[in-house]
Amino acid sequence: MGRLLNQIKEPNDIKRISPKLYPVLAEEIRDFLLNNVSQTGGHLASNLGAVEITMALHICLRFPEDKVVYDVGHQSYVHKILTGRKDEFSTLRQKDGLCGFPKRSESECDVFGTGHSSTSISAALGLAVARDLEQKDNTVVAVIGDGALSGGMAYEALNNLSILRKEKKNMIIILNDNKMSISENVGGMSRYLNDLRSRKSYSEFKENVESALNNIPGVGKSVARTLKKSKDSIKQLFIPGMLFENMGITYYGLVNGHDIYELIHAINRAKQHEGPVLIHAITRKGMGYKNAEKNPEKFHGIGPFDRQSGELLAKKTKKTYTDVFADSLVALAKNNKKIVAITAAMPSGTGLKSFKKYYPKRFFDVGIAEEHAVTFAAGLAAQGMHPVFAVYSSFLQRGYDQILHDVCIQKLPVFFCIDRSGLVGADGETHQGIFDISYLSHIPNMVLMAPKNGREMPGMMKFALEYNGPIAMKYPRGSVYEGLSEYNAPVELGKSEVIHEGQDVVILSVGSIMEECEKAVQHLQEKGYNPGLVNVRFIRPMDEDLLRELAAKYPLIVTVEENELIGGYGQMVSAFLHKNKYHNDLLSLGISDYFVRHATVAQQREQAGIDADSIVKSIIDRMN
Ligand SMILES: Cc1ncc(C[n+]2csc(CCOP(=O)(O)OP(=O)(O)O)c2C)c(N)n1
Ligand SMILES: CC(=O)[C@@H](O)[C@H](O)COP(=O)(O)O
Ligand SMILES: [Mg+2]
Repeated sequence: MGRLLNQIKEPNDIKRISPKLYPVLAEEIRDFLLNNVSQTGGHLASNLGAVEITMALHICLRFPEDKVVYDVGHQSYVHKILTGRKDEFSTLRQKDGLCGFPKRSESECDVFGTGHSSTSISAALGLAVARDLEQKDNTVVAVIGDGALSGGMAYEALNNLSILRKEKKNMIIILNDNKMSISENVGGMSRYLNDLRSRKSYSEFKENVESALNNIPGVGKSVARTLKKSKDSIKQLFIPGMLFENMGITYYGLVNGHDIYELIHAINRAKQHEGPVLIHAITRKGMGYKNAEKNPEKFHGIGPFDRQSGELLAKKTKKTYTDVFADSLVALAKNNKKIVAITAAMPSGTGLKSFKKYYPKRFFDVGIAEEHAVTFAAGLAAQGMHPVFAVYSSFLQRGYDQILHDVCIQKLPVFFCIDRSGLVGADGETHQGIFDISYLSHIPNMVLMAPKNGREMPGMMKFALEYNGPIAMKYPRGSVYEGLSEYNAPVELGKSEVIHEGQDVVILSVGSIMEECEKAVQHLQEKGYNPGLVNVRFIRPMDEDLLRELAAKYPLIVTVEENELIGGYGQMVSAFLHKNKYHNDLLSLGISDYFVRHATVAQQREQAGIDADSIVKSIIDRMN
């Protein structure tokens, strides 16, 4: 570890470093990040790009008294390093280790937990208003990226910031603009920022205009005076847009986001301002590590890699569920021109990059805007298109009302392809896809499917794209389960698939947790039991005919799902049995009313009791 970084053991220790050594410290921090993240994996490129911004905040502010909210929070590693957590970095994103996102329970310097995008300005405004109501005088800052600024909540918060302007109360937004979301940033705001970036800083520009006018003999001085006095001021005439200023937010730009001294100057100036200020800092994603600078998308979130070459240590050998989805969609779209694909800023993660390559006119990246994406899809569907919205399960939580109000009430044929459904591992609590059954299965008109393996997906997708109404397919992060590929009955609305007949107990397996259920069946057979196994396939509508048969045959029914038990499939089966006056014993396995912390998926399954061994144990306990 670097000599200077070694001196930073507690919050505010950075203030003891001599200013002339700040660039050296920045270098040491980058080296530390690279050493650690190359071993643990994590969100590297965004953190490398935010080193100077975070250092400047820690130099200008006091922690924990002052408050910084990091948007998404994937770029908060340097904040963690500077607030006494650097010695825990080898545990980053691992079970019981340091979280990859800010966390109130981890440090009093993490004032607000994040993970999902575009929340920082709202949260910071709340912190600022609370400060003012209590007549405190701490500084409040939101650090938001250009990608996160494409999300709807950010605009709602910018709109609401006018309350601070009225009261002449301070709040600072640092816009960390690197022209990148995970992929290249898109949309009108991104274009606006590009436009600002291509101009000189406002103050420099204003001074130039004023002095140029003053130098025009005769009329120049009076024009300059008139312009200065005019209500809308000189900037209205000469600076296009002025979006932030017109909303009552003072704009400080452009600031070189890798010049620590320039940043310190801007933050100290912003602290004195009466009202909200936005500092527009220009940064480079992956700064200081050539591999990441060249390919920021690859190094946005990366597994362990070789620092020298930038190559991943674990080579991908199997197809992922995402790959199968992407290939199938490309194939299905060839003969169906109505298919259009939508992503909310996740073209790589959802696999839609390949769709974009083949059908660029039918591909839409709407930015980090899940709510909009759903209603945009509804509009397309209302005009006869067949939109496919590929989205991570936890991010689709944002679009709940739009699914209900805009899609399902009107029974519009939107196909939701819900990736990262179930346990996701190292991203932890904010990113688990364990609520989708609960938030979709009670909405009238919604159809919800889950494939047991990769082989089943293309048939399900074909079915979905021929279905005339809202329909969703959920599938997990990671490699496909290749087992049971000989079972591939045609997909029929509301029909489950019986894998094995049995006698003592039947396991109803929802989606890819089949991998564990199939193993559990084998273990139970080895122990002399005779379990049945069913691939649920359709969570909604349920296969009620089959449920009646099962209830008549098996004394014990077991449901297994990678979903919160409350509102999950098990509860749906329970309600069915109760309503129809069946008295079978029912054992429902899933996540039991807690937020799942970062760990490996295998560890998370074990904790939830839905790995093969735990399933076997629970069943035997129950039968005894
Ligand atoms: C609601 C939501 N949708 C999508 C994401 C996935 N996501 C995480 S970071 C990111 C890009 C953020 O870009 P930016 O704010 O510019 O930060 P940078 O990584 O460039 O520093 C996206 C799309 C998310 N975290 N939350
Ligand atoms: C910070 C964030 O929200 C994303 O970067 C997310 O971590 C990506 O997850 P995957 O690695 O599953 O694509
Ligand atoms: Mg960015």
